[in-house]
Amino acid sequence: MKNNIRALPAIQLIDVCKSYGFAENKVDALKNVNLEIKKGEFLALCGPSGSGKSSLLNVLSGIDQPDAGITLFLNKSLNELHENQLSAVRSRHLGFIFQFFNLIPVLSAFDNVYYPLILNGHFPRKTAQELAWHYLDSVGIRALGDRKPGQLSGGQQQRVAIARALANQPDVVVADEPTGNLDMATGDAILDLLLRINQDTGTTFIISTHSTQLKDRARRVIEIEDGELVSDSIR
Ligand SMILES: Nc1ncnc2c1ncn2[C@@H]1O[C@H](COP(=O)(O)OP(=O)(O)OP(=O)(O)O)[C@@H](O)[C@H]1O
Repeated sequence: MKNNIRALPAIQLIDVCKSYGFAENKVDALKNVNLEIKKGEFLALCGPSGSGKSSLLNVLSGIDQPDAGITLFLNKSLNELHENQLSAVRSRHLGFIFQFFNLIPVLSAFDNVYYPLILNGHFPRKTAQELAWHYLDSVGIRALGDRKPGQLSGGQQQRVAIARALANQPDVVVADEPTGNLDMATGDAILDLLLRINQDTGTTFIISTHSTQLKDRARRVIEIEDGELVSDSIR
């Protein structure tokens, strides 16, 4: 990875606030959050349950709009965009990995990676096929490409989900508790894989987690408590 690429901001949040509910039911999930994430970073977002991790991931990836403040993604403001424009930004630039994998059960592992590429419309069929096999290969699961998710272990399903997130060649991968549903050894193997991909490709990773392994190995760790960023350490 080129060092000068790392210096460029992938995402900037300026005084971002996000609340849910009204009056006595109002919850301030993000309180004046300021954050800059550079290209190529591998960032763990940690904090207790209900501290605002998912709210932060949703805002920085354009799934949700903040109530106040500015969200810049690759130096462009997301604030003024309509849902279809946000959706276009997400499908072109972002990959998502979830705790419960979110694979389509009736499709094979290969089709779970291949069909989103076709639906996004960014690649012709032949290229999409090649990309799907390439990324299944790179996560070590090419030989299981014909199996449906129900015929795969949790770790294997997460590898398919990682291949799906990467196949679109996103600038940023956002992962919400990617090892949260895996045993420790499998979680470690998935973490090895994410770190290797980050190292090899320079893809930016932003990962919310309760996992101490992930926290120990991420190069940047941000702690959030009660909607506020309370620490930010880079090794
Ligand atoms: N759609 C919603 N409606 C109302 N309140 C919400 C909504 N989403 C989140 N909240 C509240 O906002 C606060 C932050 O929630 P968030 O899901 O961002 O936390 P989290 O750190 O991701 O939690 P967890 O680790 O349990 O997933 C919590 O008090 C939560 O109850």
